[in-house]
Amino acid sequence: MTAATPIREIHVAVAVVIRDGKVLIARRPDHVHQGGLLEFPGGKVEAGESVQQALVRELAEETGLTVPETSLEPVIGIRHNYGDKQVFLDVWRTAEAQGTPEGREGQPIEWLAPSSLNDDDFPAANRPIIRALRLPSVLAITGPMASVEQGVARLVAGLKAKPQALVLLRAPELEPAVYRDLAQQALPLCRQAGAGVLVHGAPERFHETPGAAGVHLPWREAATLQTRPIGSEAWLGVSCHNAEQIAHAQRLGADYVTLGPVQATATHPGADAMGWTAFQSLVAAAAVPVYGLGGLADTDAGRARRDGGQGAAGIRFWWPEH
Ligand SMILES: Nc1nc2c([nH]c(=O)n2[C@H]2C[C@H](O)[C@@H](COP(=O)(O)OP(=O)(O)OP(=O)(O)O)O2)c(=O)[nH]1
Repeated sequence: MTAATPIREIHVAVAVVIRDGKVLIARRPDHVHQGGLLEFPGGKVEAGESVQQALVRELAEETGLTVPETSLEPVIGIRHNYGDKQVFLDVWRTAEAQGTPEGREGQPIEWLAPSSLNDDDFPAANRPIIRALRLPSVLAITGPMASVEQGVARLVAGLKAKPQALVLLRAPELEPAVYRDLAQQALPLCRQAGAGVLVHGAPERFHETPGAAGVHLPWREAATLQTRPIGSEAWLGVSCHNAEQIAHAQRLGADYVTLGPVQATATHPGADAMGWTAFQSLVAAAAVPVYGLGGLADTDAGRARRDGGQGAAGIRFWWPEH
């Protein structure tokens, strides 16, 4: 018997075309790999072609859209083994496609809101892409608070000065019962300000906070779990610091991870910063949206995205200290 030949990885250029807040979706023909499922337009990168050239070509061939190469921004890269095929989905977004799209290969196409995309309608490898499109590029984390009252006041002032889409309500200094009180007060205030709330700590914090958008597990909590502790309708985030932890978070079915410290931080002065180069290579190996964390401002979200990440997470850029 001969040893099994390793399957060659196929480099696939995947285009997220955005217009008026909606994204262009096609249906794969029944007879092809992963046939009958929905997909983002795209196809294999040909020999001698850059991924950007492949995206421009595939969009023209499949939809008739014209896309300036310079408008393409990286979203996420995903390695996935389908068993019969190993793919690297190299996902890029553009909001500058010109023309009216048509299914040039006979495939139905339509514009859909990212919030309406269902995992089960797409090939399995697409799950992190859908997460990446729904998650914001900035994850705002709450900072120090001496009491619930002070925490709520800082939250309201912080959101007023800098509106946020998603707030991670982190207050490890509070006892669980006090934290529950904070979460119950924070939830309606954040909703009013247009922000979703992720509770922080053990999965029980999520179960006792109806209306929370999800839960963020510190690494020490995630390390004790073998399966996803909450349903798929809420966000599951995990704090990670290296490749092994990211792999574990992926096995748990995390929707995103934070990775850091990217830079030296005042809150964790003893921790060694990994720097952007290590951040980039850890992100390249991850199949989950990754926020950079540690010494970053919201203005670092662009840098993190260029390195393949989801964006930047942090405290100091928005949390009022006084
Ligand atoms: N285009 C696209 N392909 C995807 C997505 N998700 C996903 O797993 N894939 C997989 C399915 C296929 O194995 C591979 C893309 O190959 P393809 O068959 O569409 O590529 P192509 O257009 O160059 O095909 P062909 O000319 O060789 O027939 O990537 C997605 O969202 N869009």
